[in-house]
Amino acid sequence: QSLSANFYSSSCPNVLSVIKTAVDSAVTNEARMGASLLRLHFHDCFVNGCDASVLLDDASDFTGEKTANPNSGSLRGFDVIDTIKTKVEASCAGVVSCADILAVAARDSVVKLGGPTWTVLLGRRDSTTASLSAANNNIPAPTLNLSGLISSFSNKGLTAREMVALSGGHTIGQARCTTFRNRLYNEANINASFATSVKANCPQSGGNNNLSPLDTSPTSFDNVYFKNLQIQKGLLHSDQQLFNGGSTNSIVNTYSSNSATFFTDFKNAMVKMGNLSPLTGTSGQIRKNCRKTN
Ligand code: HEM
Repeated sequence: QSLSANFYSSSCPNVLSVIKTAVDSAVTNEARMGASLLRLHFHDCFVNGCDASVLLDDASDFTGEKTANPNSGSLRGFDVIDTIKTKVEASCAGVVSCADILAVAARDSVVKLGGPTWTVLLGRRDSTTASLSAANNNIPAPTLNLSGLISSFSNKGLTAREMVALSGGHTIGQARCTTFRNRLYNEANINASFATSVKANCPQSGGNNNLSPLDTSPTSFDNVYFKNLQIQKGLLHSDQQLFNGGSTNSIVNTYSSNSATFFTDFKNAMVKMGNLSPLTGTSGQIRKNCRKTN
């Protein structure tokens, strides 16, 4: 089966408004939560498809993905998803998957922070397992060079242009010092005054969890991320790789000068990412609690 926009229109007609109300409230309370929810959906979809595997705690028969290198001490928003799931179960018990809740929450987060909207296709079901090793192997690391970033996304059927558009997700949110320290102290393709100011909160030793914004407007979903790349103000090594004289420079230039093109490409790529290997029909299950299998 394939996903469809109206999947819950008779079984849970209010699900979209329940999710939107909860996301709006969480993001109003803390803007960064919108970024965290978007990232959760990405880290779900890149690991054996969009099946809510990222939400599972460790269980007796598997180790969950929350302790994988890209996720540990880093992923946030699980409590917001729990709150939404509880509300959805109250009106439509056993109907709406955690994977669909994540996909809708990611879209609503982007909209709340000023980004584009799109129709989320629905009907994903939830996995009965998770894979720590797949999380470690499939989620791209910030140490990757451009060729590694392109391969990581092409392994998921996504083009280089879609990789650049989706990297525009870094127009919102924060990163920890440990993920960009090497760039600050050892790379040459970084704006000098930017490096100096970020170093103040990311010393050569210590401060691993100190945060810096991924672009200069981290609570607005806009194209400033790409403008920052053009002046060597990418925070992560992987960010600056997109504008370092290689094949994707022209795409960064396009998104920097035309935010409508970025928004269109971003939403189309989000739909495509959201279609990665969903469980449908009678595969998987509808979890009652997103943290554990039924
Ligand atoms: C292109 C390859 C990517 C790499 C190497 C990468 C890497 C990272 C890293 C290292 C962080 C900081 C994590 C931390 O310090 O705890 C981060 C944060 C983030 N990433 Fe990515 N990412 C990539 C693609 C994406 C995509 C495709 C999206 C969504 C469409 C995304 C959305 C985010 C968001 C929103 C944050 C901030 C989260 C928050 O503030 O809680 N990233 N990413």
